[in-house]
Amino acid sequence: MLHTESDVVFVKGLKVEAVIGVYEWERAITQPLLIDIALETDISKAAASDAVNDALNYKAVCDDVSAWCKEIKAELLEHLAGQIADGLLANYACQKVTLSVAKPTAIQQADVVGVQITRHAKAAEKKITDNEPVDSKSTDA
Ligand SMILES: Nc1nc2c(c(=O)[nH]1)N=C([C@H](O)[C@@H](O)CO)CN2
Repeated sequence: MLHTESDVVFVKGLKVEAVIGVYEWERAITQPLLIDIALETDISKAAASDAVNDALNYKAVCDDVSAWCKEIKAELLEHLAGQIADGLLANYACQKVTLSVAKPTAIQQADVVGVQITRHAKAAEKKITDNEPVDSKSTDA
């Protein structure tokens, strides 16, 4: 079957306790992080087979992302989000990752603060480029 739609495997509200923050006092404690992840991937093989081995396994994603947050001990949410996106694109069969990393206890007057980023797999970018003429002048000849 021709796959033209974009499928998504997602995780919402993943809770991780990790060292995060720019201030000295923040380096000595852990704080809660709330993470949402959307992985654009083709789910048609898993949909047909009903086998978890054919699926982008969201349990593995949660385990990896939790471990990376604890290891990285980032100062900025921006750095942590970038590292998580790179790790997901390198380790999972997905074309695009959108994720948000939030600190629900950082600002007393706010419910939650954080960052959201979208990153594309290099191979997907290359494929798009490959379909374009390398030099528009040479195609006219
Ligand atoms: N854009 C950002 N601003 C701030 C961050 C951050 O990670 N990204 N971090 C802090 C402090 O660590 C803050 O959470 C302490 O309350 C401040 N601003």
